[in-house]
Amino acid sequence: MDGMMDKAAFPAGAYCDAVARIIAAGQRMDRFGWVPATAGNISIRLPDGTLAITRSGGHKGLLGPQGVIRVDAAGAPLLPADRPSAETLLHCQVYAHDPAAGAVLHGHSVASTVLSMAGGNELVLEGYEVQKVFAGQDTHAARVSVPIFDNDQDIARLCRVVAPHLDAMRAGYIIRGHGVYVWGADMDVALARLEGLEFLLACELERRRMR
Ligand SMILES: CSCCC(=O)C(=O)COP(=O)(O)O
Ligand SMILES: [Zn+2]
Repeated sequence: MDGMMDKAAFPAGAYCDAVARIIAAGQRMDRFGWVPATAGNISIRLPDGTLAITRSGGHKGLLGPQGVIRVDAAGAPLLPADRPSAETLLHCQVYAHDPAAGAVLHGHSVASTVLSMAGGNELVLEGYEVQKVFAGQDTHAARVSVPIFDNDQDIARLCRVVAPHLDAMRAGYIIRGHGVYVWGADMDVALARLEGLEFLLACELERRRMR
């Protein structure tokens, strides 16, 4: 890690702390089965505005320090030979849109994959106590809409589709047949939101099975 840290740019230990948090987040997501095979990606915004983000193609539950690299705010790797997540631009988009965002998580759960393939352009969550984990939700009676966007291998194009909806999002979004994007002020908040959203998606899936 030493060679990757620009010690002049931020407080001592900030990069190492971000790497440790990303590794721990990957392990936690893996325990829930949300990052099968090489799925998912994880990032943290560093004090100088660059990002620590997972390298493309690794198992996110088995990350070591070398599995995390730095990119600039536009997604370009600081070390040109590094290959960041194929979905880096979606992370950059969240940070550019929300100055308060400090961590972004992307996972491929069964529930998000299956529910988003059932049709429709949103999932509406209503009546669940756990929805209070999302910003601005004070009651289970509120209605939380989670937008669903069609999957696209052209991530820049996908960013343009997502962009107009970011302001209204309370709980992140789902890419159809693919997975969820969630963020928060720091990794703990982002993980709590991801866990809350995945719990609610699992409930929705279970309710549809019961019908
Ligand atoms: C086998 S998962 C396909 C790629 C993907 O959707 C993903 O989340 C992981 O891509 P990355 O480049 O971040 O490893
Ligand atoms: Zn993905």
